[in-house]
Amino acid sequence: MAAAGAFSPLSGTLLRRRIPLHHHRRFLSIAAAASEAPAPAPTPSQPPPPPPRPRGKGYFPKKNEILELTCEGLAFKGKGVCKVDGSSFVLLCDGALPGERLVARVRRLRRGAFAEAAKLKTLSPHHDAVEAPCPLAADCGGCKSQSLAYSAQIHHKYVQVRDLLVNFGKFDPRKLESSDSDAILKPIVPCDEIFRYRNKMEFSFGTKRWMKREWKEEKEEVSKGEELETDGYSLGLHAPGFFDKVLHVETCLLHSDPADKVLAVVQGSWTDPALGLTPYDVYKHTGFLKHLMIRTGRNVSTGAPEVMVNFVTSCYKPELLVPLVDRITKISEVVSVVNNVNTSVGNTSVGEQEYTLYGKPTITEMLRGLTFQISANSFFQTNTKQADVLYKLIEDSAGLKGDGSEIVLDLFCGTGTIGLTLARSAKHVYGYEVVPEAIADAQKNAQLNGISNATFVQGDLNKINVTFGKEFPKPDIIISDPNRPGMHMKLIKWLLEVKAPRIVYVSCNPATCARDLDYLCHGVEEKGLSGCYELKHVIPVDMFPHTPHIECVCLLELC
Ligand SMILES: C[S@@+](CC[C@H](N)C(=O)[O-])C[C@H]1O[C@@H](n2cnc3c(N)ncnc32)[C@H](O)[C@@H]1O
Repeated sequence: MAAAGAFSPLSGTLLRRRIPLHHHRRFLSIAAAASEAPAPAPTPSQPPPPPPRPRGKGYFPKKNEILELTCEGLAFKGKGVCKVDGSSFVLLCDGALPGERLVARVRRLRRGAFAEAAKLKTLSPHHDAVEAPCPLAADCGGCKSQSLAYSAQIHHKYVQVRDLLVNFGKFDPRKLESSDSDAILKPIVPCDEIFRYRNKMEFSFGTKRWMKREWKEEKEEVSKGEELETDGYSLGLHAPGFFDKVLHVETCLLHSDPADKVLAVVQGSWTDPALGLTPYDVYKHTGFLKHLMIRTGRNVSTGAPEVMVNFVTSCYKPELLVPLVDRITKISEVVSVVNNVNTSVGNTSVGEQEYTLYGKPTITEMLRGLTFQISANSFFQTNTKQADVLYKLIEDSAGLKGDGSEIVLDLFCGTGTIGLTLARSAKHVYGYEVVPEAIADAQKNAQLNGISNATFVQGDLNKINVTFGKEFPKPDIIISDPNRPGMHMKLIKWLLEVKAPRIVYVSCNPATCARDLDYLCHGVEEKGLSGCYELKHVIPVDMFPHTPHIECVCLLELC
């Protein structure tokens, strides 16, 4: 049926795989809603538009067709939602920004429901377009919207959340956006620092340098959108969608200044033939250097930045790393150099063995007044400063009485950061998480901060059974912070049965967030489940400027 291939421009393809077929009907309505959005008015500087080719309602593009498009919005993964004049057919285009007129080639047709297109050139930019400070912004995949003014970036993120809550979550738009202070959807919380906000970057070593044909030829004409590899080793970021193509990166505006110094020193040294260092070849499985991970934390006594450098290599030959270690440890902020040895053919940076080559094996960071120890492979929120803002919003939403009488359940607790910040005002916190190493870190973090009223349990929340909930008292407040696929139906069912007075749902995917809020508030007809929560507020938070990611803090109260 057509709905199976229906496209939600706002959610992208992730949900299509994860959501049962009956949900796709709802996506159709989102696509329809997006297609009704008026085309932005042309700016005075735009050239006169070419005469429109007649494209009726039933218009479908052909593969490889070159089209002129207008971008009307952003889909969840930052792809531009584009249309041909006179048609409501959606073409998703990487790198297209709202309001932009562009030329694109149709790359793939998705069951006639939508198409994917490759941007070839801009005809006229959006009036919110700015010059991207990073010359690689359009190509490295990390900062898809760097060339959109920050105010416009957060506006489009807000619009995405609103549209998903209305069209997919079935919430009344008047209640969401009422002018009163009780409007459910609150203004998006922007990031104060839109560059240098990441505390962790992972670069890869490559046997060749990847570049776009258009860079090589330096032609004005429309490029074919093809990529080229040129001779010369590379150290940088993977070209979007490619495990084997590395875009050489000399400097990155997202990580800290000291981290950038480390990158520069490594870039300036590692290809020196005298060092005998080779990048790992992902096809031949030869070579030594796989990844360079740089993490920045803070000395909890002085507040000064401290940097950990992690070399991921295919075997243990520490003598080969000595010259690099000598050079990077001249940077005063570097307090830890470790070596993860990963002998597998896969692309992961987690080693089977980890060795400390210099300084200490962990660095520290502070969040909401607590200290956290971070090792090379432990999870920690990537934007520390904005995580502090996010956690404050979670604490405020949880609204603990502060008299130490309440039970908090922290679902998808990771290394326990949210639960530990709440433990100070709770009777007891119970955290659940699937990754055993994260549970071990959560326990360590509790100890480090002298918190004894927190219990962390390893378990898969997609596989809960009737025994779940028997090992802890009925929670007064549930925090649920799942990763992008959102909550499993088993967990939704359990939440609707246990009926905790308050749920704070923290989401990194507004599409699955809208779906799960709909289930909790309006029920799941197909499963015979009735909703029993009222949505009190949704606060979108921008944690990652220039990227498509959006975080939301949602408060639900039992009806
Ligand atoms: C978005 S992170 C939240 C981490 C933590 N709340 C924090 O703020 O740092 C989601 C967490 O859910 C965990 N997770 C993913 N699937 C899970 C599952 N099926 N059962 C339990 N935990 C899961 C992940 O390992 C990850 O730590």
